Amino acid sequence: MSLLPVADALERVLAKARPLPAEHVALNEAYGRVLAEDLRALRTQPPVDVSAMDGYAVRAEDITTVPTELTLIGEVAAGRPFTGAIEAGQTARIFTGGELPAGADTIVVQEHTRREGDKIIFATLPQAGRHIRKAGLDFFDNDILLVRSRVLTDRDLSLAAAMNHPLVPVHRKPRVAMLATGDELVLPGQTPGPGQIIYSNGFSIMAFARRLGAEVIDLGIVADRLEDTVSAIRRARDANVDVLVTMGGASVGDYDLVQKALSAENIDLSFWKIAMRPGRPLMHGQLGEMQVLGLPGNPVSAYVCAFLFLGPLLRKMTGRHDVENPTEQALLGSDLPENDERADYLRARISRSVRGALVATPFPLQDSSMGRVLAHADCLVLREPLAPRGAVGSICTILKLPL
Ligand SMILES: Nc1nc2c(c(=O)[nH]1)N[C@H]1C(S)=C(S)[C@@H](COP(=O)(O)OP(=O)(O)OC[C@H]3O[C@@H](n4cnc5c(N)ncnc54)[C@H](O)[C@@H]3O)O[C@H]1N2
Ligand code: MOO
Repeated sequence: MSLLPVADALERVLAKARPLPAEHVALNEAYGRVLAEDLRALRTQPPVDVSAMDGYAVRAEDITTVPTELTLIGEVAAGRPFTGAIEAGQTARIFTGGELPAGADTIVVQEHTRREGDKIIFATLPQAGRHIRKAGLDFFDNDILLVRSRVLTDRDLSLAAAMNHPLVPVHRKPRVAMLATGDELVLPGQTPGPGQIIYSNGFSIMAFARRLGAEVIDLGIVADRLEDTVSAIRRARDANVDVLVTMGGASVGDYDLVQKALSAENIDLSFWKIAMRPGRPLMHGQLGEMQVLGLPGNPVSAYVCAFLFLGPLLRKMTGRHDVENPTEQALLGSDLPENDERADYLRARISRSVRGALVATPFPLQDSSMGRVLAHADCLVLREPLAPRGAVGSICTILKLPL
């Protein structure tokens, strides 16, 4: 039986996923969240014409020869507007951000002036309109400045604040439960007994999910017992998570119980086993409202599957447009043999050729247990099913791994 192609599997994973509803969060909580609505300015910025320099507000027509002397009639500072108007022969002291007084049309920087009592002497001819920030220079009331689906950057938060939004509408965070299975697993820092190894998978995948905006619930490690696996799945459902990610127990061994446990809970399985390496035993299904992604236990397989399937799923749920992983082209840094019927995602290092081109060099060992190779890789080289032999210097497709 031919295995499900990666693209079809991804389509099934994304089929029922929808952007989660909006919630309003304070600006200090909004970094990295995804805007759920277009954001309009609630005011004009600057709201009035203001000075861009410390100096004097003048009528340009009053200074046509130098030196010219004008009478100082007041002072304007940011937050302290001047109530009067500048008449012929008059000037007002003004500071950066101060509101341009009525009658004035130009700012002269203080370095070009001298003060004698209430007289200001202007030593250079001003350029009419100089050093004034016009009302609305940055934006006008009702302008849409941040659009729906945008991942809010640090700069966006200041812009939203300037637009006078204390709160912004963002998609709710997906709630993701992580469950590891395996009698052999003990936490880092413990001393493994005979046959035991250190649990590692969850750390990368939980960080990956959080980085994509998920709220993660760590269900820990369950032993390879059907009842324990079933009760952990129930805990995920009781916690109303949007996605349950399991790790391990996905294959066909006697202790691979995840699918049995999910079936006992009546999962609507959309697939199990796909045409990729690493990650063939990946499974996906729907359990009530909860999506379930069953990752294989091998550390590299688990991460590569999370990168290729959980990543797009979370991006879709958080309302982003850039759901699928972007691919790029690079030059192959080593020869590759022809590929079999499974898409291959080779762990590789990126470098630059002398001409500046991107070069991706796959690691010579690609075993799906090798966490070191995965951590030292910065991209995956995609080998399509049945790809012919690839020679050094030929073009290949890469997917960059998150930093
Ligand atoms: N007869 C077959 N055997 C296997 C097949 C197959 O098609 N037929 N597929 C192989 C492939 S491909 C993979 S991938 C693995 C996946 O197996 P499981 O998902 O059942 O994973 P486990 O057996 O539970 O574990 C595999 C391996 O990874 C270690 N592991 C598991 N969880 C963790 C964790 N959280 N942290 C660190 N390491 C973990 C575990 O100790 C095993 O060494 O199946 C192949 N077999
Ligand atoms: O597909 Mo498994 O993930 O090759 O080791």
